[in-house]
Amino acid sequence: MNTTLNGQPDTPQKTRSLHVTFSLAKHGIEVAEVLRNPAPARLYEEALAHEKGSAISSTGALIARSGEKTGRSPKDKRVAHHPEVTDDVWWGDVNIEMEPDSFDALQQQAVNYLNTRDRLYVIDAYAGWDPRYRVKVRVICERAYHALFMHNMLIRPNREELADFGEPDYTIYNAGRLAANQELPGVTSSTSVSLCLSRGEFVILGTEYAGEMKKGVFTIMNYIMPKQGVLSMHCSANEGHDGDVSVFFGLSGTGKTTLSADPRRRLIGDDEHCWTDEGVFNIEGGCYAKAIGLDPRAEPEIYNAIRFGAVLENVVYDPVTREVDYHDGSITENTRCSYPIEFIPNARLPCVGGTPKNVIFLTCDAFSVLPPVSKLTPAQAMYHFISGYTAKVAGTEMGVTEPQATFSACFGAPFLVLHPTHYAELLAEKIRATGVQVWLVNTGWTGGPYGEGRRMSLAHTRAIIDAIHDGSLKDQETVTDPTFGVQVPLQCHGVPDEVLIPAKTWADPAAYEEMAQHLAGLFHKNFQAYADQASPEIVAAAPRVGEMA
Ligand SMILES: Nc1ncnc2c1ncn2[C@@H]1O[C@H](COP(=O)(O)OP(=O)(O)OP(=O)(O)O)[C@@H](O)[C@H]1O
Ligand SMILES: O=C([O-])CC(=O)C(=O)O
Ligand SMILES: [Ca+2]
Ligand SMILES: [Mn+2]
Repeated sequence: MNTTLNGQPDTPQKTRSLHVTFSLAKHGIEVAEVLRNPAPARLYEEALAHEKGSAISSTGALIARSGEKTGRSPKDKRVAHHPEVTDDVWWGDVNIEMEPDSFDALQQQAVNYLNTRDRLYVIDAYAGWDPRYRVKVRVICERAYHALFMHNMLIRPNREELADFGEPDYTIYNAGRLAANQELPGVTSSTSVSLCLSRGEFVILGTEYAGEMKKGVFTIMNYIMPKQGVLSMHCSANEGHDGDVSVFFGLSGTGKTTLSADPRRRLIGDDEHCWTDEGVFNIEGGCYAKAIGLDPRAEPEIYNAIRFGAVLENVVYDPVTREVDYHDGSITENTRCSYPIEFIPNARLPCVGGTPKNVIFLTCDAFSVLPPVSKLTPAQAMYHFISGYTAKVAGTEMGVTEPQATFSACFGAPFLVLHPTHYAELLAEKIRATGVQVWLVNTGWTGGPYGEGRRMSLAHTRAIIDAIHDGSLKDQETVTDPTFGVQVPLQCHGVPDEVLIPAKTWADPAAYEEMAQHLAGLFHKNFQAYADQASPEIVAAAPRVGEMA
């Protein structure tokens, strides 16, 4: 076992001498008890004693409730507009500007509130497995559940690293139980997730959804990595026996976590990575899997990771047996589980890998139009990366209850800080330099749109991924999709031929045609915002509208 992964001292004695007294005076916080990097067992005890709705599941996971907010709140995210960041930030719907005075007031509100608590938790840990790019993150929070979540999601320092930690580069103030002061300019609801890039501070008010914290760290990486020529990516990554790396880009719910947990490959990470001159590294120390409908036969690695130390969020369980009903979405569709990456049996530790051999764009197409797998030219890859098409499925963002078409630049617009073209240019360079093959994989609907067809079988998608990895798909004969222009393999081991061609899965070919044109139109409309910055080759890689073959 890699010692850097095990930040917990071996004996209670050592725990006491290292962790009990810890000063947050530098943050303006003085409370009676500050527990720094407590052991998971201690955090269980704390959660059970102090947090309503906590329980231990039959498999040993800590069950927690996040309260009213059970998904991220992207509309309540703000970025402090300091002059030094003016030219860097992609201002608009994703990075909504906030006056620095408002940010300061929110931070003060959070600090004042944290000061009223009897006891706080601090997690000091790292983001980024490559030592050249590692950043120090401090989480200050009121809830033991949040502390255990970030213990799982960040990279755990060993004892020496913790002793030498010093001052953090970034600090998260989580006062999620307190409503944000809506009187402040720029605060438009009781929820506020705000970021000060210049000072490296992140303030959470009015939401206890834990995912905000991990995506806050990702947002920071999306700011600082491209400035160093490193591409930060909303993707999962894994590695084959001969060291071949695949990255799987995709918006929430498209299959990053599900498909990267693969018994034949070592898991590098499930959600956030960076691509450097040497290869890829995971930003995180853990995974955050969707738990809804989790089936031990279909996803055994994830199912078996739900044990002591894991945090199960917003699941429903039997009050007698403490068995979790993974099919019950009555609290939220976005039930989640976080666990340290080493809970996946074939995790790649440290979580780094070489230069990717395959890049896979995952999309969950609710229109049932995109082929289950296709090959993209470099120009098509750029077009699809900038477009970032998927259907948002219920759950991860508040207010989304049924699939809706969405375009999210770089398959992760909510987390971008710079204009999408910066990330796209970095990816284009990588594709040019490495000749990596880019694939588009539709994990969404087949046989008709949402409501008529059904979700692509996971077994078929896994067979497609296997065929990408064993090299067999690359050499298959292909046909050009008449609308999207992408190369569609005619055969794939483990997938019926007719499933590979979406038009053939529809009862009514004319209805398919119409839907394909509809989606192509949506692509065009969305791309207008980027057309003036894209090369003629990329513009020409757009789907065809009107003049059908
Ligand atoms: N064909 C399929 N391919 C992939 N996932 C599928 C498929 N069919 C159903 N699913 C389900 O879709 C969900 C995919 O979610 P997953 O956790 O992998 O999303 P993600 O891309 O990691 O999103 P996030 O960024 O929110 O973590 C899982 O619940 C999985 O069981
Ligand atoms: O952030 C979350 O809550 C989960 C996630 O990975 C995403 O939405 O991409
Ligand atoms: Ca995931
Ligand atoms: Mn994600």
